[in-house]
Amino acid sequence: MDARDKPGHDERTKLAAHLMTEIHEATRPSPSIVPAPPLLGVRNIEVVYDDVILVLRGLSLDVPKGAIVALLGANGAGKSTTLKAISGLLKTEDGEVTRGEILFEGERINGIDPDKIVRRGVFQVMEGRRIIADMTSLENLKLGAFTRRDREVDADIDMVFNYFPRLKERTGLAGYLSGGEQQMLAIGRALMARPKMILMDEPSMGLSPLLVKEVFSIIQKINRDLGVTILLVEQNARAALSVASHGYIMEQGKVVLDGTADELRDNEDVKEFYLGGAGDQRKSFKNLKSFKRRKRWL
Ligand SMILES: Nc1ncnc2c1ncn2[C@@H]1O[C@H](COP(=O)(O)OP(=O)(O)OP(=O)(O)O)[C@@H](O)[C@H]1O
Repeated sequence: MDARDKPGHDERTKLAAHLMTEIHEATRPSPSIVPAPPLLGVRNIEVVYDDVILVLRGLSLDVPKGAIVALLGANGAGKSTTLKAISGLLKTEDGEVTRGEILFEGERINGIDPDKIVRRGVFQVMEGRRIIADMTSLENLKLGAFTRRDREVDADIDMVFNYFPRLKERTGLAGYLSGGEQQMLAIGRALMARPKMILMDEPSMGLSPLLVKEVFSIIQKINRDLGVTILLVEQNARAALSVASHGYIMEQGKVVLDGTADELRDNEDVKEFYLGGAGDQRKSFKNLKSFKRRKRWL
């Protein structure tokens, strides 16, 4: 008798076909678990100043669309250099990305002129509130819209004054604004470019704790209301991790640790080094006892 004539053959064949379909379905990548490409992807970049000074040594990071991501690290770790590599402003300081690539919306942007990067939607708010001191707030804001040709600039000025009402009241020259107001103006000017992403360099610098709180809550509001993605460089890890969803810790031109903001806040090394405790004794994140211990097992 042919095996196909045996009773139950059809059922077994159907079962096998059914199982194959299930295996196929189970192994096919489901759209919900395929990670979306990040808005910004920095891939293993090296940065050199003046052809000789190697500052970034293989730095990689991702910033998902709509997120606030913190980039933390001690003085000189290379945080500002990372932002300038992304915004293209490195060129103005004789710096160059000599290896790796920077992808924005999946397209390579390293090597492109800074004004073209602004047009693609990336705007850097420089450290130290680089506003134009002998112009008014309004004139500074209009300057932020230099790439735009639409008729909604006035409406956006109103929007910025809504976020920062005190800027509207201060009609004199921007150089006379307080430190906090100048920081607000610098952020407002970035908004005038209608950016998809803002690179913020130390918005807390030189501000009182109360003002830091105010500025960071506005940063969070801007991110939520306008969906602007933010890469936030900070020495004030506590303030940055209070608004970010994810953070990277840099040392000597590289990322040494990354995780969700909660993970970083709970991490003993981060607590010791960045969230108080280490005081002036802190020298290197890599020298912390638990980091070294863990490293041996990696
Ligand atoms: N234009 C430049 N030319 C040469 N070296 C530079 C230049 N800018 C920065 N560097 C060097 O690159 C290193 C990283 O500096 P960077 O400003 O990126 O660090 P940072 O982490 O932002 O520090 P900080 O918080 O102090 O600003 C430092 O050693 C600095 O001296």
